[in-house]
Amino acid sequence: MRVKICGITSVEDARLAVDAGADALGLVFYPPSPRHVTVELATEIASAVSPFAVLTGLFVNAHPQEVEDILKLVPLNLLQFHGDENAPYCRQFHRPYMKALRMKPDLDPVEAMAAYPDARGVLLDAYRKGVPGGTGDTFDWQRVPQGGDRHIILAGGLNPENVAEAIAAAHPHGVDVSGGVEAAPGRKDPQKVRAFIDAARSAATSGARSNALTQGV
Ligand SMILES: O=C(O)c1ccccc1NCC(=O)[C@H](O)[C@H](O)COP(=O)(O)O
Repeated sequence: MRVKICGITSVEDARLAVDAGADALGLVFYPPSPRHVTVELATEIASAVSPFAVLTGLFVNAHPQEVEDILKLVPLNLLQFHGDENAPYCRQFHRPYMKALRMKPDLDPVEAMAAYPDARGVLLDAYRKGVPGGTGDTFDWQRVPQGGDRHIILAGGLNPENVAEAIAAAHPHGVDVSGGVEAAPGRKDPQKVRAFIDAARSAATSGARSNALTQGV
């Protein structure tokens, strides 16, 4: 089970998340967010963390030049587009990308994911009108498509208490969390970060074990 801790705003929180076992960190380049980071801070965070941590830059309907400018200065491994960006927009940067899809009640996730065939992953997040992300809301995990070959990352209102249930219901490739591991907006709580990662990994291991028992392995 892969874990991404999103909304990192300090070197301290970045190190905490990686030391606790996070695979990826999210840096929010969206000024209205309380978790927004400047290029200077993002560069500092990038220099401080393990080269094996996937540094993800998150954008919401940004002007392409803004993304290009940030890419020149911050060594991002992955781009995450969290607005209404279409596939030609997402691929123009020639970098691996994830597309966030907000699970509006009438959205067909299979159809929506098909519009981004070259996305490395698709992040399914809760929908709240007018708020592009970091809502702290959950959605119905039964809506997560099963059995396909896409890397689905589950997000939206996850926390140390509900992540095991979410994984058991949705069987995602990975989970993403922001508000559920914070002490205050933009500041991570060390205990919650560790508890979240431990709970996600245990849930995945016990899910795999019970599958093996069911199949008589
Ligand atoms: O975190 C933000 O402030 C944010 C603002 C605008 C767009 C996206 C944002 N976060 C994106 C994430 O990847 C979050 O982890 C995801 O939306 C889940 O957030 P939460 O429900 O708080 O765990």
